[in-house]
Amino acid sequence: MSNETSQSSSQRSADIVVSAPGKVILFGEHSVVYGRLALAASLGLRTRVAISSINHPNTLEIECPNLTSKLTFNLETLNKYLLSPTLPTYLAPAEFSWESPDVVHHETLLDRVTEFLTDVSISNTSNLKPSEIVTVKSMMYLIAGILGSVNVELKPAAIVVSTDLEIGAGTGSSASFLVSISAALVQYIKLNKSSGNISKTGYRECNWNDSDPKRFSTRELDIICNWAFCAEKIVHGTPSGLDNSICTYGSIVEFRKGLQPKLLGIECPFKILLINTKVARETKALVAQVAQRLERFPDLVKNILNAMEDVAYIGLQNIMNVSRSHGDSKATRDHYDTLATLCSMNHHLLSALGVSHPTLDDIVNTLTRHGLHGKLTGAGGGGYAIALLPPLEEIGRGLEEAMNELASKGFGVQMTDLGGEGVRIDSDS
Ligand SMILES: Nc1ncnc2c1ncn2[C@@H]1O[C@H](COP(=O)(O)OP(=O)(O)OP(=O)(O)O)[C@@H](O)[C@H]1O
Ligand SMILES: C[C@@](O)(CCO)CC(=O)[O-]
Repeated sequence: MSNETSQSSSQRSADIVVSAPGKVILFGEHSVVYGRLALAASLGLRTRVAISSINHPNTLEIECPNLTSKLTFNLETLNKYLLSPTLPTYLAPAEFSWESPDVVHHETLLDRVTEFLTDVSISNTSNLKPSEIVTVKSMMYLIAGILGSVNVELKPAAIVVSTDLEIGAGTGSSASFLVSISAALVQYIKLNKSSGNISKTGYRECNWNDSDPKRFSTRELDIICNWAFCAEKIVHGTPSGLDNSICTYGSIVEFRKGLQPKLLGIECPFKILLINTKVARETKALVAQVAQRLERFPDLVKNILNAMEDVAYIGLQNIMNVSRSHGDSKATRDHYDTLATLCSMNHHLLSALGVSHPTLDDIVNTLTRHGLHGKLTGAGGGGYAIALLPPLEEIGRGLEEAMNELASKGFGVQMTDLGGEGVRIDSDS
């Protein structure tokens, strides 16, 4: 499988390096899946994907932080089973180009990838844990989907993923990973074919004029975001599209399922505490659990979802008002108080949906005892909680005491800023 003569990833200089941020959801996790408003922000913690050409003929190597060992695939076989066959699409291939991933027949492409991994590359993947299989499947899905209809040959390469994020803890590790993989593949196409029609014969013409090798255009960001959304279905089941949007575009985003995400273009004046319960959980299972609760108590759960919409809406107004108050400290403090109260309310509504956890409730109660407010973030069930911190000049002893108490209980505690750059090209080739 892996070869002894090849360089290790740390020795090699990469041809392509891209990175995408993680995210925190301020208001609206779960309710966003049912069309309610959500507000999320990017984090300074990022996932990086490097693609390097390697001397080992006919080989694709994959390294990811959650894979116990490097995986090696035969490129000829990958070409035969995943890249050469016509992509399954709802429209005729002549009407499809890689710019419209929503036209791809998701389940059929996923079946093709699963078959490739289980029947063809069995020696590679037979011992993988379920979460590792999800990683490899979603990555192969993106390779097949993005490279399948374009006239760019995948040459022997190593794809190496690294991340600052805790995987599977509510800070968007999966979206950050999938956005980075999509972006690395888009950059691969750009560097190998910078202008003209990039579609293979038989697909809709797709012209690319003088693409900038140093940055992603809006058109490219949309392609990255849409492909990452398709692959998120493999990880999340029924994603709302919030996570892949925030990890692509960065900043603070107002989001409603089915609509274009709205970048608020403001800086959040408040820092947050990220508090890690260190309890493992899986977004897909938690989303399915909420769906069951909705089915069992439809009217009751709809009322909770509507209350969450109100929380997110008032939260949005207050965040916007802080940025309009131009440093007026009294106004900023008032908006902070409202946002902090909304955080607690959102946590208790999420708890009523059944997605909290004793450790998350313990964190929220500890924060409250020290005059702070917090909530779970992401899918819940463990993972991270956040606390919105008061304006810096008003942070008192309560914060230090809360941080000490949370740390003494074994939770991970970290202060961070919100907002910031979305997916970007980090290499200068
Ligand atoms: N850096 C990474 N490398 C490889 N696979 C990853 C990486 N990050 C996430 N994954 C895949 O995503 C899965 C975790 O997704 P999940 O949605 O449960 O967590 P999350 O994205 O951190 O949480 P949330 O969706 O609540 O923000 C992992 O089990 C793994 O399969
Ligand atoms: C729980 C959820 O709302 C957020 C997960 O980060 C799921 C989603 O929006 O797809």
